[in-house]
Amino acid sequence: MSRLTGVGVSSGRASGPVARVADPLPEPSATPAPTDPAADAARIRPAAEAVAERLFERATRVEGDAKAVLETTAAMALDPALTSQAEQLVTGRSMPAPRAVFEAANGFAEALSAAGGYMAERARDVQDVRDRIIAELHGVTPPGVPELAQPSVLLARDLAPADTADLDPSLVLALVTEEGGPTSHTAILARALGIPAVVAVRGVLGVPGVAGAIVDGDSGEVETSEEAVPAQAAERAAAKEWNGVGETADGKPVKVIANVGSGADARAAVAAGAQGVGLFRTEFCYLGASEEPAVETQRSAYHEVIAPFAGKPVIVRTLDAGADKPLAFLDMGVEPNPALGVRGLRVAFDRPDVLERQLEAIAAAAADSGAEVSVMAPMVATVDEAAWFAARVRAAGLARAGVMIEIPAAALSAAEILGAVDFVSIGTNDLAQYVFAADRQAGALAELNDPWQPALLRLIAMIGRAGRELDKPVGVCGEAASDPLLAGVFAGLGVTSLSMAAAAVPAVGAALAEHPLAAFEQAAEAALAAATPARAREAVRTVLA
Ligand SMILES: C=C(OP(=O)(O)O)C(=O)O
Ligand SMILES: [Mg+2]
Repeated sequence: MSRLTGVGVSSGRASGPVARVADPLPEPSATPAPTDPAADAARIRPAAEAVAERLFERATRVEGDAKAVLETTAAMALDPALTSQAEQLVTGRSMPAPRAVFEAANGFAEALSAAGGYMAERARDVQDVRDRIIAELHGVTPPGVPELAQPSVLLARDLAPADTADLDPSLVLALVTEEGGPTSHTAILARALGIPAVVAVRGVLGVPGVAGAIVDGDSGEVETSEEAVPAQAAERAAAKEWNGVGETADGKPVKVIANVGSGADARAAVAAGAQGVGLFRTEFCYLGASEEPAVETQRSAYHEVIAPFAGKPVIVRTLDAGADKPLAFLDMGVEPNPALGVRGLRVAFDRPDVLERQLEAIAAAAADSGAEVSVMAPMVATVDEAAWFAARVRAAGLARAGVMIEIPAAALSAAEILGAVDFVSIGTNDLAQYVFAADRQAGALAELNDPWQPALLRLIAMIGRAGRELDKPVGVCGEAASDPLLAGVFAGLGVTSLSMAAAAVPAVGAALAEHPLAAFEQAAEAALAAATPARAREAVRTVLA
C-alpha cells in the first residue's frame, strides 16, 4: 500500500483495478545508418498513412469532440511537412527512418512549445503522432490507452487528446497522472466525463506492482495497492442536461462561451453548444511565420473562426507574443526573465504598427460576419495601458474593447481599468502564475497553480466587485472556468461569462443551472474564507449540497 498526493482536478472518489497507459517508446537510435537510405525513407509515408487511417477509422465510430480530436490528429500524421522533412533526414543525413521521424517531429513540437499557452498544448499532439509513426515503423503496438476489458483506474504519465478521445466513460473509473497540471487535457477530459482525477502525482509511476488504486479527486490523494481493488465508481450525479442557455437556476445570466484557436475549434465549440467565443487566441495565425502574415492572410484566418458565430459574441484577443511565445518576425531579442519580459500588449508599445495591422484584419473579418466582435489585449498591467489599447481599437472602427486581467497589478486596479474599457476577462492561468510566482508550465509547482487557491479567489472577488459596481462584464477565460464546481463560485463572485475548452461547455452550463445566484454567492463566501484549496472545495460542496 502506498499513499501519494497530487492535485485533485476532478471531484469524486473511486477505486478499482489499475490499467497502465503505455509510455512512449524509447528514443530511437541514430545508428546504424541505413544500408539503403532511399528504401528506408520510402517506409515513412506509408507508416504515417497507416497511422492516419487507423485514427480516421476510430473517428468514424464516435461523434462530436472525440471525432474532431481524432481527425485533427490523423491530419497531423499526414502533414507533408513532417513526412518530407523526415525523408530528407534519412536520405540527406543517413538517419534510420524512426530516428528521422523523431527528429523532424521534435522540431515541430519545440516550435509549438516555445509558442506557449494553447500552442504548447498542441506539442503533445505532435509527440503523440510521432510515437505512433515510430511504433508503426518498428511494427509494435503504439503507446496509449490499452483496450479495457473491465472498469479500471487509468494510470498514465500524461494523456494526449488522441489517447482519450474515444475512451468509453463507462469503463474508466478515474484518471491518475504523474505529470500534467490543473490546466492539462486530463483535467478537462475528466471533468467532461464526470470522473475523479488527480494529476501531478509525483512518483506514482515508480511504485512497483500496482494492481489497484483508490483515488480521491477532492483531496488529491491516491492510494495504490499490490492487491486487486474492487471496482467502485464515483457517485455520479445523474447526467445533467443543459438547455444551452447560460444562466443560474433563478435566471441570472452567466454566458457559457468557448476558448478557440482555429476554425476547427470554432466548429467544435458550436457543436458543444457554446454561446459564443470568450477567447480567440490569434497566435496560431503567426506561428512559425518568418514574416508577419499579410493583413489579408490574417483576415481570412480570423474569419474562419468568427463566421460560425453569427449573431453571437466573439472576443478576439490580439497577439500574445514575446517571452515564452517568441515569434521570429518580431525579433525581440533574448530576455533574462522571459515571463516578466516584453510579452503580450507590451510588444505593441514597441511595434504599434503590428497591432494596427492586426486590428485592421480583425475589423475586416468582423465586418461581414454577423458576429458581435470585441477585441481584448493580453498582459495589461495599468489603466494607462488599457486606455491606450482601447483608443487604438476604437480608431480601427471596432466597437468594443476589453483587456485581460492576468497581472496582479491589473486585478488591484480593476475598477480604474474597467472605467477605461468595455469589459475585462480574467486569465486565471497567468494570474495564478504571477500571484504565486510559480511557472504555470512547471509540473512541480502545480499545487500553487491550483485555481482553488483562496488567494487567487480573493483577487478574483475584487475584480467581480468592481464589475458589479460599474455594471460592466467580467469574464473568466483561463482553464479554471472549465471546472463546473468553480464555475458557480465565479458566478457568486460577480463573473458574468465563463470561457473554456469546448468539451467542458455542457457540464459547466448544467452546473450553473442547478442553483440560484444567492447559493453561489454563499458558496463563494465560503471559498474565500477557506485556508487551503482543499478546504475551499469542501466548503463549496457543503454549501451547494
Ligand atoms: C487565458 C489565458 O491566456 P493564455 O493561457 O493564452 O496565456 C490565461 O492566462 O489564463
Ligand atoms: Mg495568459
